[in-house]
Amino acid sequence: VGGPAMLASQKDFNNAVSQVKLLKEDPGNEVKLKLYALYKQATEGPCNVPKPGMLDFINKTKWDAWNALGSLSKEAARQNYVDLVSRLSASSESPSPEAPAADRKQPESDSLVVTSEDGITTIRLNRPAKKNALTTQMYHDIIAALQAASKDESAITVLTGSGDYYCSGNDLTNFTHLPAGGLEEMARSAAALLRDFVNCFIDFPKPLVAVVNGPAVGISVTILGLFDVVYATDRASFHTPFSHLGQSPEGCSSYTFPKIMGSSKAAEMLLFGKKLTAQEACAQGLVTEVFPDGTFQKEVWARLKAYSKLPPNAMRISKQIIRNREKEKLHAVNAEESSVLRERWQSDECMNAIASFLSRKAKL
Ligand SMILES: CCCCCC/C=C/C(=O)SCCNC(=O)CCNC(=O)[C@H](O)C(C)(C)COP(=O)(O)OP(=O)(O)OC[C@H]1O[C@@H](n2cnc3c(N)ncnc32)[C@H](O)[C@@H]1OP(=O)(O)O
Repeated sequence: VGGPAMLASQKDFNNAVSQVKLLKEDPGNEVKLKLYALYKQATEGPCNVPKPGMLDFINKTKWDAWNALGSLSKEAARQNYVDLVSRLSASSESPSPEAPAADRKQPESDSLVVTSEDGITTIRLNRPAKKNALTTQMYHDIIAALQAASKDESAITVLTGSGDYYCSGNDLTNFTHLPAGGLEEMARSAAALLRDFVNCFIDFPKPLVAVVNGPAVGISVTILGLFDVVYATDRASFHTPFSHLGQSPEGCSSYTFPKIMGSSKAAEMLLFGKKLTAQEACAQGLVTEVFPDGTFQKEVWARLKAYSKLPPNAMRISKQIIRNREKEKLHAVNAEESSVLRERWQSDECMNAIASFLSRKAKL
């Protein structure tokens, strides 16, 4: 429908170049590399310089990124650059419909940003350089944020991420800080924290919405079964690589996933670590709706703003009716999953997988 799409003008491009310098959050090396490559392609066209030597790591990485754009036209590169900068600005700016202004006490660490505006409390994972991996402090801060949100004035609560990832799951370095009691004590306290964390999602009384702004891994995927609505960009993917990590499912996914998508689809994800695209996750019922990445933030926040004007008590009561009869079961599942993981974390399979990631041999 309609004529050819309008590509970004030179002026839009120049504005985007200036805007990059004003970003409040470091978008991380991967995104910076992408910006570099698109900039070169937009200004000089396809890569036309000799490949740097093997030992010139930085220039070789930059060259590879530029060269990977192949014969992409200057105009298309300019458009992609403008789109990328606009996404980065949308997730780092405030106030805007995408990022409600802060008017409440912030958590201890700036890895989590909690804001409340227009009837929506937004809990934003904010470690883009580490793909929003969850540190122990962040689990505590999310618990506190959910407890506060359950009592605040807002009608809806949202969990989302900063930068190009939604969340890369548990920060694997959490397992390297061994307490005085050693591995056993570490596993005991991690299992207790996991249980408290997941309980907060099971008990959360208001509509809880995940705005999945990019790929999601591990526990950030499993707890989606405890959300009321999940909106995802078409750039998102959903990955639960527990067997690869010598671990087992959490977030009540051993119960919610088979219920949502059927036992064999759930097994493919939870046993074999099959990664789903956003469209596949939507077809399986894990995701409510998928949006094109270019309009994701605008569309989703406009919709949530409209929903937040609905009578809050009616929404709470409807959620209670939908969820209450499941709560006891979910608490039991959470307790069992946490206790199984306590053992798993002390296994050689798990230790070896984490050591491999930390020594850079393994990536998902
Ligand atoms: C209280 C405890 C409760 C525990 C509950 C149980 C939870 C289980 C899970 O969540 S299991 C899932 C764990 N997550 C992972 O295994 C993901 C590991 N990460 C990766 O495989 C990759 O980083 C990636 C695929 C997510 C992204 O790859 P890529 O795009 O190539 O980026 P980088 O790898 O360069 O990542 C950038 C930067 O971030 C660091 N990082 C990413 N994810 C994690 C992570 N989960 N833990 C720790 N660090 C992570 C990565 O090391 C890079 O850091 P650097 O720039 O090198 O310092």
